[in-house]
Amino acid sequence: MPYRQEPAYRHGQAATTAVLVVNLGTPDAPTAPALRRYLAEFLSDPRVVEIPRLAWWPILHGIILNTRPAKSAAKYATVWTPEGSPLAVWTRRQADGLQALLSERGHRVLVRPAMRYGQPAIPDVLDALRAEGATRVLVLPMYPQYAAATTASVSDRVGQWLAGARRVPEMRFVAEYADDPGYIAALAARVREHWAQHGQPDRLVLSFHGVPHRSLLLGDPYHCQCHVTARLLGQALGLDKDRLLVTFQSRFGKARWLEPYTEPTLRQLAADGVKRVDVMCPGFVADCLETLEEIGEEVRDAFLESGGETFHYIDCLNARPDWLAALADLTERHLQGWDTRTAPDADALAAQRSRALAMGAPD
Ligand SMILES: C=CC1=C(C)c2cc3[nH]c(cc4nc(cc5[nH]c(cc1n2)c(C)c5CCC(=O)O)C(CCC(=O)O)=C4C)c(C)c3C=C
Ligand SMILES: [Fe+2]
Ligand SMILES: [Fe+2]
Repeated sequence: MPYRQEPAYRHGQAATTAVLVVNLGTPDAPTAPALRRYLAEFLSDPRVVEIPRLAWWPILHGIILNTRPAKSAAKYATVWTPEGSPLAVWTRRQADGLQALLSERGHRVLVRPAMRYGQPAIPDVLDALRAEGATRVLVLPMYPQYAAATTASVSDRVGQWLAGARRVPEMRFVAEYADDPGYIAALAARVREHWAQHGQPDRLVLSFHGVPHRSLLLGDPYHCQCHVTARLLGQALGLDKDRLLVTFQSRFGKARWLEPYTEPTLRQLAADGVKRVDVMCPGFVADCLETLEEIGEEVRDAFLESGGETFHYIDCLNARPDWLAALADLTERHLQGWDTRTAPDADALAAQRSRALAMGAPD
């Protein structure tokens, strides 16, 4: 098997550290062909749909990829911005913001956004980082709660790239940060700001993306980590347990997913006479189709249709300064032991190089 060409090796080259900020990915355009390409890549990932390929292939290629792209494209069209898909826009801003903060704090690191599906693809970004001299990579998935469908899938893609590398960088991977104090504090500040402006609701609903229920039985910590985040956020807000609900959204297919499901829960709350709900999605750190359209439009309509009076969607953390600071703190903790502060000293490098040459090392 051919391994990739590496940049020319230079003696005395200082280690260069990169941080890869990875999110799920999103289509290139809100059109059926773009959705078809995106969904084909996404839903072919065995981490996302864990059923035997022989059974899944006819369903995916015979049904889903013929029906879903047009419907999903119409939904994406309702949230698309002049700069592109919200998920892509926020992920770029988060990476740029993290780069700026780490530089301010004196770190020489290259921070780059990447997507698990679509563009900028993980292998392309890693290739570009190698070309810029990166020899150490910290992978930072934008998923505070670990799920095999998301976090492990990022690890798989990075692993495939590593398997083709001639010079493998030193690697670190952030697997989870559901209870990170900075993350919880930023979520709590987000809610408090909303309440300072709009008053408090009867219920605060924390809606997380669902996964098949089976994954909980198979030892995936996702369900528990969503509840950890919710409990810590509830404590930070000083909220009574009966005013805080955890639900799971975006069910895909007919199998049982994590419960309670968001939309039926909101319909039930309205039927029970709850007048105002605020919904927040702490598992998504960037607004995207699933928050803006599914919660902000579909679930809102369901609550109001069922007799609810007031529905507020509370935005994701996106590029809030306190969230970027929390990300910078988290990154700094994971970079410990990698010297990112010392600028490579040109004289020291030259001296090291001539010593190596004098000892007979090849140039
Ligand atoms: C936050 C974590 C996420 C988990 C866990 C997750 C699991 C998961 N998702 C699907 C199927 C779809 N998800 C879709 C969109 C989507 N999912 C996440 C995040 C998680 N998914 C995000 C951030 C987004 C939005 C992307 C965007 O472009 O804005 C979609 C595509 C949209 C659509 O056609 O409805 C699908 C499909 C499965 C099957 C799954 C777990 C097994
Ligand atoms: Fe999803
Ligand atoms: Fe959805």
